[in-house]
Amino acid sequence: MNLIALPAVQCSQPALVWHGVTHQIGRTVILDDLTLEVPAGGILALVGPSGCGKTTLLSMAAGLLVPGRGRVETDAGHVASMFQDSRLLPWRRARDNAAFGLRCLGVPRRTRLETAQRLLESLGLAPEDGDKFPHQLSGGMRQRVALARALAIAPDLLLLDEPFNALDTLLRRDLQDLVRNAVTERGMTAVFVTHDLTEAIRVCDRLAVMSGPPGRVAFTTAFSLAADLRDDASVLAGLRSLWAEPAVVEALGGTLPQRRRGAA
Ligand SMILES: Nc1ncnc2c1ncn2[C@@H]1O[C@H](COP(=O)(O)OP(=O)(O)OP(=O)(O)O)[C@@H](O)[C@H]1O
Repeated sequence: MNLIALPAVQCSQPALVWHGVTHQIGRTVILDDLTLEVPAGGILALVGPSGCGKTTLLSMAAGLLVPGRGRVETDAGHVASMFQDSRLLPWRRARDNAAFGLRCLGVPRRTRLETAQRLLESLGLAPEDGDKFPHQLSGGMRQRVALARALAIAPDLLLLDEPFNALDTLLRRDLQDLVRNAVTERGMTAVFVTHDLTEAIRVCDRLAVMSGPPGRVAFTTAFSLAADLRDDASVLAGLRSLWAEPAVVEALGGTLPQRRRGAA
């Protein structure tokens, strides 16, 4: 089965662009003249070796960091982020944590708590979980609260930095589905940083593989399968297609036979 369509990512109206971004910390070049467009709607996976600058790119997209050279453009109004650790406020109940962004936006207390509770339940928490403090929740439950907090502000752009790394496989798949459904139903744009190509294929519509450090875009592609067809066999076929790409092997340090590498 041909899971992967191979032309480079091109989009007429990108929701987010890193344009010619070069960034240096001290004397170390982190990103090197990197240009990448994220199309409006859907999820772009950002995969690359440790230290190639994925989190740095997300920080720039969130407006927390200005590139040394180049520019970051986005038409997103609300931007929300989710990280590997839930970053919940330990002294606030799950419902209050999920409502935190709405509070910052000045939404009245009753409305924001009702919205937060609804979201928590839609993400698989029981009604009474809203009353619990973070230390009373499992890792997976805390990530559901973090996802609810991100979704509550109805973001145009959702930035996810390895959000499910600490979870076991089954829980991870459940949360992957929740993210995918939320992005699709709400018509938002998301960038999903992961080390896991399987996760990228399962969750995302497009993929950018980075090389480095210093970070550059080595390969981009779009996935052609509808989400509900991403069964294990299709994902495996997608993985095979990706590992047949010399640029992917080069960037991610794959284990393909030498002759295939030499064929690049
Ligand atoms: N505040 C900082 N001070 C010094 N160096 C930094 C700082 N932030 C990031 N770096 C360096 O910038 C480089 C890119 O970091 P970044 O976290 O963006 O990479 P990454 O691709 O997200 O890595 P990982 O996959 O391991 O999370 C790394 O070499 C890191 O050590």
